[in-house]
This record gives sequence, C-alpha cells and structure tokens, in this order.
Amino acid sequence: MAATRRLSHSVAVITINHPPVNALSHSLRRSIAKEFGDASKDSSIEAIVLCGANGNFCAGADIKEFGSSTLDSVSLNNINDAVERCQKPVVAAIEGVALGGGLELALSCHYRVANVQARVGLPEVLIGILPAAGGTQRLPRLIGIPAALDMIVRGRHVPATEALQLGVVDEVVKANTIDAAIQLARKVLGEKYNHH
Ligand SMILES: CCCCCCC/C=C/C(=O)SCCNC(=O)CCNC(=O)[C@H](O)C(C)(C)COP(=O)(O)OP(=O)(O)OC[C@H]1O[C@@H](n2cnc3c(N)ncnc32)[C@H](O)[C@@H]1OP(=O)(O)O
Repeated sequence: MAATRRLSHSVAVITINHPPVNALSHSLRRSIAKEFGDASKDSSIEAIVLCGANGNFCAGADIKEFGSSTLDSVSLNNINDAVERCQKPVVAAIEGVALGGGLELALSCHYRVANVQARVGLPEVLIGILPAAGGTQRLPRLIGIPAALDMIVRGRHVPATEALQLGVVDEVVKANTIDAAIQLARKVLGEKYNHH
C-alpha cells in the first residue's frame, strides 16, 4: 500500500493505492504525507491532483486498524491541513467512493472533480463516530449547515450529480476523471498567471 506520484507536465498526480478501497491505513497515510510534502516543495510542480487506484478515491479511515496505536502517529487531520494550506492548486479526482476520511481528504483539496458514477458521504455516524478529520467544519462551510447536517447525521451516500447540485463537487464528468482534474488544475494555473 502506497501513494505514488507521476508528473503530467507540471501537475503532480498522486495516486492513493491500498486495495480494495484505498482505506487510510497508517502506512498509507504516511506515504500520502511524504508524496504530498515532496510535491508541495518541488519547484517544478505547479499543481497537484489527488486520485485513487482500484476504481475508488478512498473509503475513509481503515476500520480494520481501529483500536490500534497507529491511528494518530500520522494523523489524517495533519494531512488535510497540509493539503488545504498548500500554495499550489490541489484537485481531487473522485472515482467510485469518497467516504468518511476519504471525503474529508477531498474536502481539504481546493477543487473536486467527480465521475458521474461516484458517491460521496460521511457515514461515520453509522459506526458510532464523528467525521473527526475536518468534515464537520469543511462541509458546512462549503454547502451550508442544513445540507451538511443532513449528510452528517444520515451518513448517506450522495450520488455525484446530487453532490454537484449541493456544491460538494465542482464538476462531474462521464469519463477520464483524472484528465479532467488535470485540466481543471491547468485552467486554475492559467487564471492565476493571467491575473499577474
Ligand atoms: C477513532 C477515530 C478515528 C478518526 C478518523 C478520522 C475520521 C474518519 C473516519 C472514517 O473514515 S470511518 C470510515 C468511514 N467509511 C466507511 O464507513 C466505509 C465503509 N465501507 C463501505 O461502505 C463499503 O465497504 C464500500 C466502500 C462502499 C464498498 O462496498 P462494496 O460492497 O463494494 O464492498 P465491501 O464488500 O463492502 O468491501 C470490500 C472490502 O473493503 C473493506 N473495506 C471497506 N471499507 C473499509 C474501510 N473503511 N476500512 C477498511 N476496510 C474497508 C471491506 O471490509 C471488504 O474487505 P474484505 O471483507 O474483502 O476483506
């Protein structure tokens, strides 16, 4: 399990890979933190796309590690804060599911592109915990308190088209989600340079 990084022109594409659903195990979190930190510091990289392997963005915290002491040593909160604070545009490319900590990671990105088949949600309530990696703050800021509360207290999976209407994602595409995310990142970069 690892996060891997490739370059598309000046956009780093970081792929989260922990089959089958890219659950955020301790070792995956450590790998994401390393790849993201390196990409943030690399002056040849102008923007970052985060995506998942195996047809999913990320199903959230690794439930199988709950109760183990590895939970906090590389916290998802620290990763999310670093993503949010990044000076380079960061775009999440969401395929399959972005659930729990997976959606919280995507919410920390500056933009989100989802495949039309994707689903997003904060199902923590269904297993008796809270979206404790920023979801209770970032989601209401993005879509308003009533809609965010509805998602948080029901824990339902929201289809991509509804997520677009709610404002959880910025764009929905039928195919080539990662390419669309790269394009959005390049568009944002173009706008940045046009303003200077
Ligand atoms: C204690 C404080 C911690 C703070 C953490 C910060 C806050 C974040 C919390 C969270 O993220 S909690 C987790 C939230 N996510 C979920 O609850 C998702 C649960 N999973 C599902 O809804 C479904 O599994 C799925 C992802 C929609 C996939 O469904 P599908 O029907 O396609 O496959 P399944 O047979 O259900 O699952 C396949 C396989 O994957 C394993 N798995 C699924 N989710 C997780 C997970 N979050 N962690 C670890 N493993 C997961 C599932 O157990 C199956 O494994 P096997 O049985 O095949 O070994």
